[in-house]
Amino acid sequence: MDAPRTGSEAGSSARSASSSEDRFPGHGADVAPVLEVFRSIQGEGRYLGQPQVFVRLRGCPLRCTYCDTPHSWVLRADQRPDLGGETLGDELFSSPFQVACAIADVEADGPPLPISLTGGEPLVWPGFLASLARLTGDRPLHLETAGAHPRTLAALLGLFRHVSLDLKLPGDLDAPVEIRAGDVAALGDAVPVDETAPSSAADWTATRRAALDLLAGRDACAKLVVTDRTSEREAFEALEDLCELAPDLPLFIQPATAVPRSGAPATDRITPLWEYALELGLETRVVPQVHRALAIR
Ligand SMILES: Nc1nc2[nH]cc(C(=O)O)c2c(=O)[nH]1
Ligand code: SF4
Ligand SMILES: [Mg+2]
Repeated sequence: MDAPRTGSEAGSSARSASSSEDRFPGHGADVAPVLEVFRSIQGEGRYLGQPQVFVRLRGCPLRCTYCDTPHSWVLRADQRPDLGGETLGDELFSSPFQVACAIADVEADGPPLPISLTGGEPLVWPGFLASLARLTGDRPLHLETAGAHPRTLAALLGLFRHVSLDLKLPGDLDAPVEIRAGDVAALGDAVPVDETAPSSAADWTATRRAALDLLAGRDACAKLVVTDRTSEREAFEALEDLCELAPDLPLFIQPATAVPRSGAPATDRITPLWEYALELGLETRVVPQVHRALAIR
């Protein structure tokens, strides 16, 4: 279990929360389209195996070919959140207070658990994250992110005890589709992030490097999902960026779980990657999604 946050860390959370409010003012700025709140075992990355509460937000501008949650991508007015157990919200958007109550519900009478914020891409809803952090107090917040919004990540970084950053490779992504206020009737007053996702290989390199720069020296990890078609050249470039900018982050090479559009990699696609990571001196693990192996959420 994580140690409680220190006073100064808690203080920096409060500061980040208010600076986020300044950037995302107005009614509705802190609601988010929650897909589900559930309790499970962390199945990826540095906290693998730890019991956590997961808060999955809808909305993602990326289109990873290996995505295992494509139902999280787009918003529709008729969607409703699964807030744990029998509880369904009655609107697409939930408030931070509703989600804090759902977290307590799924924990039942057990101890408070670290909260993993995932998606979709949770950074699409910065106002919600800042407000939820105020309601969860000293509870460790973990962020699962694609790292496509480094300016937003920088603004909110103080909220998170741990950040799990995907090293996205342009060859595994289709063109992004932004979520914009006004584009989707269902958005109402909700305010999505005002930072666009990278759309070219060069943009991705710069964006990935910016995110790694922010996470160096922090409680964070880097995940590299590998499919049957992942480009070795792109993967090597990402590993070189990690080595140069945040060499202290543990690297999790994650053989992709097969989905309709993309297959699991053969061993000979994985081996050169961990060999190169070791050559670069990175702390390296190869771990598939453990929650998939256990057939749990
Ligand atoms: N058990 C479990 N662990 C996870 N770690 C990261 C997840 C994600 O979807 O981001 C995830 C998830 O969906 N389930
Ligand atoms: S960033 Fe995550 S949710 Fe978005 S498309 Fe990629 S894998 Fe799916
Ligand atoms: Mg998942």
